[in-house]
Amino acid sequence: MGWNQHTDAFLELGFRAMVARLPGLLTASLRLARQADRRATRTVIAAETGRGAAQAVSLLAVNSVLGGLLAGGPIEDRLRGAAPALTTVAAVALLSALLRAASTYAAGRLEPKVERVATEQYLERAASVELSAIEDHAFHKLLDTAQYGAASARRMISYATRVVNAMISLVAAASVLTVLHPALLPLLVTMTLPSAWSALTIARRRYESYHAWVQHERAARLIGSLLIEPEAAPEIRVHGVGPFLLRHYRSMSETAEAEQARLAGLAARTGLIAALWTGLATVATYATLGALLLTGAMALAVAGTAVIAIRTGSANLDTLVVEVNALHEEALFVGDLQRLHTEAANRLIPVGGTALPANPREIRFESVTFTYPGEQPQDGPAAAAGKPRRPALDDVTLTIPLGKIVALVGENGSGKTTLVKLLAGLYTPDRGRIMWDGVDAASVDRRLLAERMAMVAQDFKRWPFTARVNVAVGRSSAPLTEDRLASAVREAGAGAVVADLPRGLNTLLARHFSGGHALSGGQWQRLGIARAAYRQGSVLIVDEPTAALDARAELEVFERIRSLAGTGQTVVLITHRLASVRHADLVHVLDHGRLVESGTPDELLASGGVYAELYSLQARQFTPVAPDRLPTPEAG
Ligand SMILES: Nc1ncnc2c1ncn2[C@@H]1O[C@H](COP(=O)(O)OP(=O)(O)OP(=O)(O)O)[C@@H](O)[C@H]1O
Repeated sequence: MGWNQHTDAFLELGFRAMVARLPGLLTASLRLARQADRRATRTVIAAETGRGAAQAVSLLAVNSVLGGLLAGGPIEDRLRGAAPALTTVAAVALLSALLRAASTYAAGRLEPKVERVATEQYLERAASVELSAIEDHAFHKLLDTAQYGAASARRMISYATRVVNAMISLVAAASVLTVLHPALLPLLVTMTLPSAWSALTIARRRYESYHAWVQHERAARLIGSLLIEPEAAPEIRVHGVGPFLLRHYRSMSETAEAEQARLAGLAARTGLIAALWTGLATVATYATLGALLLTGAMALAVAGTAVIAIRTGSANLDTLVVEVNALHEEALFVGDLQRLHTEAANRLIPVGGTALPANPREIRFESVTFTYPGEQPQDGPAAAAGKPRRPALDDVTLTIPLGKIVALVGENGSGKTTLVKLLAGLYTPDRGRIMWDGVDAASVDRRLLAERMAMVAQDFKRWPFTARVNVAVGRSSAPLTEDRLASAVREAGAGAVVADLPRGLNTLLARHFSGGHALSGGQWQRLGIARAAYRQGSVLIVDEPTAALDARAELEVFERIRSLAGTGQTVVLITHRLASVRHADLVHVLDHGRLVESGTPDELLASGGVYAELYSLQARQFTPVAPDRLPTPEAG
């Protein structure tokens, strides 16, 4: 379908690199935890450290119990001698249980907060980058992968606590073993290394595969959602698109299943090799212990403690490996979140800048050129000819006098929408300047620029909220006032639309929710215009405001737009309905990204250029005479 390719190069993630990254990622999750809840973080760390230390004390006490029991003398004396150590074991077990309860409680409080903080950071970054970043597929892929980072950050907390606990317990067991006999420690490590290697290798493969296949997954999810979304439902039924989409869904799922099977096969092989290695190391460990006993190099009581320490130590090591592995897997996704933060920081909408003139006379585009970012064409004649991407606006110089109605006219794809997006500061020119009198818009504080704008875009957002919110969201930073709301609805001619709603302005405009109501395209358009009117920006951009309106409503909307200009508001109007343009003060005609004509509607009609040609083409549709008998525009 065009986007089901997954040709990303596999990430370079060596075993050593993974281990080297771990401390940094651990620190990052600790930082996040502290941001979320400092006190709970401290409790978890203290409790887990305490539990590890308790285990060391417990092992030493067990050693002392065994020593007492296996010493010479009557059994009552030996039992009496071991009693204090036994009491210590019991006390430490109780303390350990209390610490575990404290840690569980604090971690339970901490985890949802960590997820919330990470999610907020993610969403905040997504909302504060330039539009071009959101439209960039590479950045979008990062947004896609990083969305799992917040849940991973939450899970990292419990893995990290278990890692800390296992590490401290392991150090305790290893120290006891080293004291008992220096040869026992390396054997313990050899026993556990294979499972560490296997777990980390499997995790690395899963992560690499995830990254290589994320685009594929996105596409499969998109197909799934298309099949259930109400907007696509009529076409799916009338054009019979369902089986076509299902076929693609199945083929994409089957390709993904093959990848899962490949991973499972590799995991089974790696696990088998690791098990073999562990078995050999275990035999070697117990054989060494036996040899030490036989040669008399180790007493029986010490050997008993050694067996307990080896079992505890290897259990700790196994836990450590499993938890480090899980932590590492989650950390990789948290790493994506961090990469998003770094990348987003480079693409943030700049903050600060100069102010705009208070009452400028005109906005002037000076030799503005803009090309949409993106890949060069990869196939087709354009690529064969080595053609670079065509600018959407090419060396455009024009003036928008403020307080007037300025219309932008031109065929599809001629650059009209792009021009108004540059005007609104959504993109910045690659070359040239946009001057507000003597001030270059590129140096202006972007928030101040946005303050002056009100926009009804071609595909303006139909928010799934109430009608009231749909209008007032035009200026959500200001407190909502009924007066302002009522006058915006009136100005946009949306009064009848609101009056027809079952609960007036409080009607929920989300059909898929209970109590939700559906509006027609034209009714939505009036609400969109009401939103822009509510904003009260000094420059009103309207992109195809009447596309979904009937003839009467169209006339009415243009009347209202004209009256807005009468109040001093500048109107920049994009429309294909040239009859509606005749009231504009100035018309700019674009063609393939270039400005080809400018003037008043009458001047342009008289000049017989592109505007006049488009105008007569439209006029002919309403003339009852045969097209070949129609007068040319030059002839009047
Ligand atoms: N977000 C985008 N990313 C890449 N290219 C784009 C994007 N938006 C528009 N273009 C390209 O820029 C060119 C100009 O598009 P623009 O939307 O400005 O034209 P328009 O005159 O408003 O067209 P229409 O009358 O159909 O609305 C087109 O070739 C289009 O394919």
